[in-house]
Amino acid sequence: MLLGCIGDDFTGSSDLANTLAKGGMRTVQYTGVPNVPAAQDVQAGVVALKSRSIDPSEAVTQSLAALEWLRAQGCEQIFFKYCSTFDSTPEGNIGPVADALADTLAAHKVIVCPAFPGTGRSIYQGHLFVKDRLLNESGMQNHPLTPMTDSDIRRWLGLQTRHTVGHVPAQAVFDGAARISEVLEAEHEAGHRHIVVDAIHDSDLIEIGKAAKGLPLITGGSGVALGLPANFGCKASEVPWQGQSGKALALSGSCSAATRSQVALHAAHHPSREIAAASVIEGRLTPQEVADWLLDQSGLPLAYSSADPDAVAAVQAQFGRDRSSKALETFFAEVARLAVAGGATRIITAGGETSGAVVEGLALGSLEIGPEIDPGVPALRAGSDLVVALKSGNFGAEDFFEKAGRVLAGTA
Ligand SMILES: Nc1ncnc2c1ncn2[C@@H]1O[C@H](COP(=O)(O)OP(=O)(O)OP(=O)(O)O)[C@@H](O)[C@H]1O
Ligand SMILES: O=C(O)[C@@H](O)C(=O)CO
Repeated sequence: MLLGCIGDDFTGSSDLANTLAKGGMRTVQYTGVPNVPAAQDVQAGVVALKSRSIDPSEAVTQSLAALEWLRAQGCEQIFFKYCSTFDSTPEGNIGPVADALADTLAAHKVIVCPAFPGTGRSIYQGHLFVKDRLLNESGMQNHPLTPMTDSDIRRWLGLQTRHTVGHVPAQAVFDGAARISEVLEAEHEAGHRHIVVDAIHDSDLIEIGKAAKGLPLITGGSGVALGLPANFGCKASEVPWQGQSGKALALSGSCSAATRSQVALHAAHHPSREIAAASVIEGRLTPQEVADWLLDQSGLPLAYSSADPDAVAAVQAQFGRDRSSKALETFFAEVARLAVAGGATRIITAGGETSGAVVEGLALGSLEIGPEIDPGVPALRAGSDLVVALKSGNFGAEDFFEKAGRVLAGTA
């Protein structure tokens, strides 16, 4: 293995794996830290953790375990993947995990670059934008778990790390890899360990990638991985994919605006069933009932609990946030398990936490990376007759579900 990656959630890990596979690296995503060695031909391994919103010390422990396994596979460079909207609180988890990885790897000049221009995330003057809005005015300031109330990534990371945070400004990035390396070195000499690097275009990320050659640790969104495959002699290529026939279904527990419009469009043309959160939490609806319904439908049926912010707030006020989230995640995981046991072969999930629960519920060990469905979302092969797509809440075009069904089937 050449490049070892640690992702702080499951959909984000598949986003990174997608970028590396498109760049020509033979890439595998692992669910948690494997207890067996990787296959010899894997060039990039992504260990997917569910560590974004857990206790920081537990996130550090899990990330160090992933690091140990990746180093045992011979990795030459480590990539720590977090969200392109830098989802974290002032207490962590990005800073504590980056500190621990940097210490273990004796890494300095640690690049911090959440930019992902393909989905509208850019960094300018150290500030993160989502399309034309500063991060803290983009809606992310209201995120239920990690409200992002400051778009200055230097300042936000500064609250989380033991080290000072440097900066490579856009002007240096526009001048190319040699200049980026010079500024990284100058920031290192000035005593900064983590260094936020501006990036607006994919071409900036390619130059940052070149400047990252040989650095032990890189951190960021999937965008900054665009330039890495070339450092290992890999060339962009079509990702091989054997489509999967058979029963397809979609499950959505994501309540993001993007997912809600995808759900609305899909529901207008396909069998769709809304799952009322209260009936799940109070045990009035069973996973078996929903799995049976999904298996009985033709085409690409969808079961969703996706609801608007007011409805979610009302459920959380009545039952508590953790209880409602946990109940719905467990429910979707069990629906997926029963549906696969009943013959489903193509599963599409929406929402990071929801997808993580489903992947764990299905006990999927390693996932082979297939072609991209929409930016940041690849098709994944989970077994000889099971393929999945895990969509981050904010990702995907309006017709995502239909498109995912086609790509998974190999008929796109
Ligand atoms: N109707 C609902 N009422 C209350 N909570 C809900 C409802 N539907 C889903 N949830 C919970 O909201 C959370 C949604 O998080 P999830 O990570 O799955 O989606 P997301 O936040 O849109 O995606 P991402 O993390 O990729 O941005 C889950 O814990 C889910 O169980
Ligand atoms: O970087 C992103 O935005 C995604 O890969 C992700 O991590 C969303 O949860």
